[in-house]
Amino acid sequence: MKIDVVTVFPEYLAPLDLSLIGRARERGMLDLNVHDLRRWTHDVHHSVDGAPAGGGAGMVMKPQPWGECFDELIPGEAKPHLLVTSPAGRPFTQAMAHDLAAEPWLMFACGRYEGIDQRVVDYAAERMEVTEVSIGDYVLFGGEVAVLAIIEAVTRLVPGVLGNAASLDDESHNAGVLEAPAYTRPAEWRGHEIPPVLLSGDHGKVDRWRREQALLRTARARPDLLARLDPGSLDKRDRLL
Ligand SMILES: N#Cc1c(-c2ccc3cc[nH]c3c2)n[nH]c1N
Repeated sequence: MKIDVVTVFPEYLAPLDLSLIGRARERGMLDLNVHDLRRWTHDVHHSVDGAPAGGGAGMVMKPQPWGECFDELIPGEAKPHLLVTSPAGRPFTQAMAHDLAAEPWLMFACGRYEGIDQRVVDYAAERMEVTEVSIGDYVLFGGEVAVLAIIEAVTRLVPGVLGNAASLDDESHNAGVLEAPAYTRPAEWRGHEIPPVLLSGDHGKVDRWRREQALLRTARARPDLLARLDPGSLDKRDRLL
């Protein structure tokens, strides 16, 4: 998978050099590059913003650097799926992460200030798939933190990036429910014990207990997810919970 990130704060993306994503880059599983948008400015101040048309507070990222950036990074027929992070974007979900993990080339545009001139999005949409995406209903200073979250959620689904693929099996939001609580030794810690069933060695009981706990946890924390569950995915015992 090829990923390009365009930002005025490349140092914000330094965590992409670390841990499993860093290892996947070193092993050639991810062709991930971070680009400083100021590379495509030509004034002495390397300015990337301008006053909002129509007035108002703050500044808007001007279109020229983005256009020249696209010209250089997308020179040929092959086009990336451009993801523009924005509070006004489509909610990012695990399902979207799976879809994006199957794509050959993603490009992320990190906005700052009051956002990117809308004509950048409209111009890009004439040439490639563009999705405006949000990681939640709150407002950040810019798009970089959202891009880090999305890249982590997507790349961990790319075959080979997450060492033990089994870790993907029962995680939250995969089967529409949250994952069961996790424990490790010691068996007792500060008066709190590991639930005995987890030490029973009875894998059938452990699986049933984890399923029950996942449903109870989902009912408590995310009843909206339960409402969306396909009734066919619930067995008789589940319905009794
Ligand atoms: N994604 C996302 C975002 C943002 C965001 C994204 C880009 C910019 C550019 C200026 N301010 C921004 C906030 N805030 N909250 C989210 N869920």
